[in-house]
Amino acid sequence: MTGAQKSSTFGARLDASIVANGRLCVGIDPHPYLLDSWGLPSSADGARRFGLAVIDAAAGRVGVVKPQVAFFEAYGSAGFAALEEVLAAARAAGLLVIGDAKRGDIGSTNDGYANAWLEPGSPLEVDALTVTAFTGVGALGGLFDRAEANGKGVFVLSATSNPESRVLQTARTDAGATVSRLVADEVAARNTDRTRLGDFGVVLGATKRLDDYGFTNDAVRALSTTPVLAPGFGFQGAEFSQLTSVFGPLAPNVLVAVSRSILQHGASGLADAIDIDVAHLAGVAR
Ligand SMILES: O=C(O)c1cc(=O)[nH]c(=O)n1[C@@H]1O[C@H](COP(=O)(O)O)[C@@H](O)[C@H]1O
Repeated sequence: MTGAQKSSTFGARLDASIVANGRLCVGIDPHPYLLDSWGLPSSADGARRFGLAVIDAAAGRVGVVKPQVAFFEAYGSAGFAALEEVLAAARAAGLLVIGDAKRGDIGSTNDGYANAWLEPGSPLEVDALTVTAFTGVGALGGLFDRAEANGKGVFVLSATSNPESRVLQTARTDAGATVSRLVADEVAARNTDRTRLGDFGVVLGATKRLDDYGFTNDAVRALSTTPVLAPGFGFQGAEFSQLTSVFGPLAPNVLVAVSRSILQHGASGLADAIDIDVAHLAGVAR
């Protein structure tokens, strides 16, 4: 790969964004109760107006937004049309967009998801997509290849923030690794040609202790060039001050995903809420 190609990779763009704008990723999660408290209708148009307002506030304050697809999908085709508009506005504002769609299937079907989300010019084009690896990380190979070819990224769920994740994700393979670690190791193997962030990330919930999910020191070291998407702050209980204690040497790779605790401030309070979180995070993660 040439230097010019490398600078257009998702990992390089994410790295540059964290340096320039910090590590806060603002979620675009138009929960019906939030639409109501914002004075917006529970409809595709409400979700569209909500998404555009978040982008307005986020642009120039953070580098990354993460629309949660489920809250648009709820309104059917009109919801997808609203999402398309929100994605286009985010791109136009120069924001990196992580499509939080949690896709993932057998390989041939993953090709369809790659066409939808990771293909330049697609109406749902994003910079990176969240996926699950329940079908096996190998089944994501074609999607990874397509992401790489198009300068896109993928975040694979590894140790999720929800309380129910533990029993499944800490189950151990014959070789003794937890499922969380197995996923993370296989994802990290795609990033070993980088000196800074690669294109393939893992989702590690900030509400979890990495060692509880089987991440030994070696496992953490293996993630040195792997981006980490970390939800779980705010509403789910984790605090920014815990960033370094939870993620240790991985903290520089962490993108902090926050949705409700920012969005609850309403359209008029959004910009201030984002500024406060950006400043707080800059203080805890130098
Ligand atoms: O992939 C995600 O973004 C994700 C993974 C995970 O383990 N936990 C998790 O909460 N999320 C998402 O992160 C966001 C968290 O929202 P808040 O709890 O409101 O900040 C939601 O959009 C979730 O779908």
